[in-house]
Amino acid sequence: MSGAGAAMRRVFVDGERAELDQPRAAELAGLAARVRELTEAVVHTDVDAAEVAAVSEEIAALTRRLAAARRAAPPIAAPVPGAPHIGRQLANPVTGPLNPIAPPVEIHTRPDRTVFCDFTLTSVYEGPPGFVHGGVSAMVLDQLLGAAAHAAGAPGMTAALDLRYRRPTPYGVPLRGEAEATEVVGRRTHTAARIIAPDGTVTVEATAVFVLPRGLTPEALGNVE
Ligand SMILES: CCCCCCCC/C=C\CCCCCCCC(=O)SCCNC(=O)CCNC(=O)[C@H](O)C(C)(C)COP(=O)(O)OP(=O)(O)OC[C@H]1O[C@@H](n2cnc3c(N)ncnc32)[C@H](O)[C@@H]1OP(=O)(O)O
Repeated sequence: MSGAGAAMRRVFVDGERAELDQPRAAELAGLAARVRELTEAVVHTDVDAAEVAAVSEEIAALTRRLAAARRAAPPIAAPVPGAPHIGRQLANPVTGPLNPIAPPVEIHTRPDRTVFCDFTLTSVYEGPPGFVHGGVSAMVLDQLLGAAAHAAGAPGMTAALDLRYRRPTPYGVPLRGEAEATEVVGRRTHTAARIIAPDGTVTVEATAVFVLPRGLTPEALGNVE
């Protein structure tokens, strides 16, 4: 089994990671939300030098307080019987409510096993002035495509990701992401996705191939049939 396959098995099957119950996850999600506000405030602040120095010191003190009890690795959510593991990565950089760098994006699965998300990216994800950074769009799409593979019962790691940036993606407005699996061949799942702006314009199209690491089964990653 590849290193990644073995690691996934240790986390999702053998219970190597700390597992948080819902109230604890909600507490930490609240903390992460405050840090997202802080990031926005840092990016946009125009307070004077003395205030920047004073706030920097206070933040350093807050960091030391949080680090007083530190886990070796990000925790995951406790398993919910019958539910897939995909939502258990609470610190995922796209969907993780505990991770301040995650927007976070909430991905939903439809009964037909396609997936979608409605999300708004703030100006902290700016690439070209006024628009979303292409790498951020790629990151969101990678996760959404992976969720589509997972929803189709054929999860895996990203082996290939192909992007076509058709139009600039605006930030600060509601965006829609959609994805679906198009073909499953052995351990390989082909997927397609897109980001759609409020006026219906498709701004980014993506296709990806996901490959299930050797030695893992979809069931080990918590797929439910
Ligand atoms: C973050 C993961 C979370 C997991 C959570 C688990 C629960 C939820 C589950 C799922 C949710 C997913 C949501 C996450 C979304 C984000 C995912 C990422 O960010 S993943 C990180 C970036 N990707 C890597 O780091 C891969 C690095 N690459 C590898 O480890 C290997 O190359 C790997 C596993 C992809 C393939 O290695 P081999 O040794 O198994 O490959 P061989 O046996 O040669 O090929 C198997 C089949 O795949 C095809 N294949 C391999 N590479 C391909 C490629 N680049 N393009 C097309 N086909 C490829 C081959 O042609 C072959 O197909 P034929 O069986 O012959 O039909």
